[in-house]
Amino acid sequence: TTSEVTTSDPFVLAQAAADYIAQATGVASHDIALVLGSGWGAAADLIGEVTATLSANEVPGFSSPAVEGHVGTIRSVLTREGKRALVLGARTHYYEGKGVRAVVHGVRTAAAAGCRVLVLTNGCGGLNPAWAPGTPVLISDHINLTATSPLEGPTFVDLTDLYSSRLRGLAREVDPTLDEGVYAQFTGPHYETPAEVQYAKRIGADLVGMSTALEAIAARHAGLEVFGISLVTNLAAGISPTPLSHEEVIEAGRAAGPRISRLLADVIAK
Ligand SMILES: Nc1nc2[nH]c(I)nc2c(=O)[nH]1
Repeated sequence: TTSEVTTSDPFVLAQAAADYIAQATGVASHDIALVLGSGWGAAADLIGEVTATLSANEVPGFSSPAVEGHVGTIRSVLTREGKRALVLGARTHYYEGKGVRAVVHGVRTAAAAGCRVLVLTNGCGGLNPAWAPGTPVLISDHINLTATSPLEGPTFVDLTDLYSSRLRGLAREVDPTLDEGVYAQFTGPHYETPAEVQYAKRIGADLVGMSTALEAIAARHAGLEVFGISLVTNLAAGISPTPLSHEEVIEAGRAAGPRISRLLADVIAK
């Protein structure tokens, strides 16, 4: 069944989505939400038992992108420790032109569904040549280069420690070799020019991508504790002499899958 909800209030729409998810999954309240970016798709099966799979387009406010695989689904997972995880495999990117409310609808839905923690993952470009494709990097902070915000009106939200140092500490207990970096969100969908990558480097970025920052801002506003982790799938433009190849990006993500999904499962088990 699809459930049509017409409202102009994004929080009313998020509550409608959360109510639908509770009813459709039989799970009244979830504890932790995960947004799985490119390369992270296998994580859901490693963090526990998938007890329900919904098609995103049956849930109010979600649209299922045209990409194959688990993208376009919303899954409820019972973790090894009995936690209820909500796996949002239906990320909307800002470059899709559906507006910033659509980009953060999943985050607001997760909060309305009872979650207290949000795990944001992504695939991105790396500015540090030591991070070969397939390297996971903890996000310590972000630089929002989208020139927009998911918040509207006089919602002056503090973003200090937005990427929880507590959760980063837990991740480093799991894997002490994990590096961390500052993530810059560009609008995309084009990749950066070499000059833009050098600009990002100069202003303090270590990672460049097209997601995450806007979702994290909405998550803080919704009272969620945020854990962000990137998978470096390519060296950002100009960092290495050879140009970007989409095949390289896809292959690096696929190859790193098992290791990073295990890492995520172990962090969540903490
Ligand atoms: N902006 C930006 N986004 C990305 N996503 C992936 I995967 N690689 C990149 C990249 O090099 N730049």
